[in-house]
Amino acid sequence: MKITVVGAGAVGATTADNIARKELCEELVLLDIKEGLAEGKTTDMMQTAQLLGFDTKVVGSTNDYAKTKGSDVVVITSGLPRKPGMTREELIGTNANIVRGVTQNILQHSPDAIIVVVSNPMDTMTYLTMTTSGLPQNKVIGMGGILDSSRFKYYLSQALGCSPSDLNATVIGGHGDTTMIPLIRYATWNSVPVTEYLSEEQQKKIVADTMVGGATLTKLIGTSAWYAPGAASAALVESIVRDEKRLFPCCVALNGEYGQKDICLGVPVVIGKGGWEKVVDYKLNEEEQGLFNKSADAVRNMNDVLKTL
Ligand SMILES: NC(=O)C1=CN([C@@H]2O[C@H](COP(=O)(O)OP(=O)(O)OC[C@H]3O[C@@H](n4cnc5c(N)ncnc54)[C@H](O)[C@@H]3O)[C@@H](O)[C@H]2O)C=CC1
Ligand SMILES: O=C([O-])CC(=O)C(=O)O
Repeated sequence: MKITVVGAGAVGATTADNIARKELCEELVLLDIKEGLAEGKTTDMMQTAQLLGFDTKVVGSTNDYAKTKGSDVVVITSGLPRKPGMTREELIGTNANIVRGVTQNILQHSPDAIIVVVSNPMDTMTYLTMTTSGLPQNKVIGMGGILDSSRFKYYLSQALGCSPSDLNATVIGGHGDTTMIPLIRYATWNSVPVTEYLSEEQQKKIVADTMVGGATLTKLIGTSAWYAPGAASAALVESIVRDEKRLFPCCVALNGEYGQKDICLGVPVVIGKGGWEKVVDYKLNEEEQGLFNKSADAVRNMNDVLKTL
């Protein structure tokens, strides 16, 4: 098994670090356009191998795609992160060109790879990759909902005073401050709906905090987050390479599911060795479906911007 992570910045390096520690592959390549960055970070990682007890060979590359040859899974994290006050959508002008170029380079050396898209605005970058790569749709997966759901569980655990591990909670829709949909009606604390224990006001706050979870961290840090994004990306890769069939909310091509088509948007999917293997229907109520349709409209508007770049 061989995995490549493109972009050796905060998210890419953290993703690679998690993949190495979990020993998800024999060889892991970290590639960046910035001279020496990936080589430096991978050497630093390899110097933790005996301390942490992993065996994965981690290799750095300055834009040399020959080193990525034969990758089974490729995670794209290259591109600008937002700064405080910005939306993810504002990154489209720069990141679309980066993601398009990276995808072409990757496919020259790994035509059968499964591609995980992380760069923002993630829903539109996934759509771009899906429409330009020529890959089967199941091999293009955007990562956003796993992270957003983890944040949702964090805020729920804070309000309930419980372990996030005892929670089940999912965020679907777009990976944007106004487009994500935390499904509080379906959230459970060891199978009991959390709505049994939380006031309406608490529920609204948890949903609102989850939606701006990324923006809140960006304001605090000065750039966007990386620990949870890296852990979420590695969890997605793990389900692919170990064929775990985890049910994760991911951004995938919809062909009528959830009432949408010609779009990539976050829905619950089974993740295994074939990529995303099937969409699971959560049977949204009218209000949730209305939010999903609004989210799709906003993402579709961003996808249309691609034609102007
Ligand atoms: N989908 C999600 O849930 C999340 C997405 N993100 C997004 O991930 C992206 C990366 O974020 P960070 O790692 O914090 O940024 P960063 O600035 O730390 O790293 C980005 C890296 O990409 C590299 N890069 C730029 N153009 C490249 C190219 N053509 N080829 C190879 N490498 C190239 C840069 O040299 C830099 O090292 C951003 O777009 C950010 O918004 C971040 C967190 C979560
Ligand atoms: O907030 C951002 O720009 C980065 C991101 O997507 C996240 O952390 O959810």
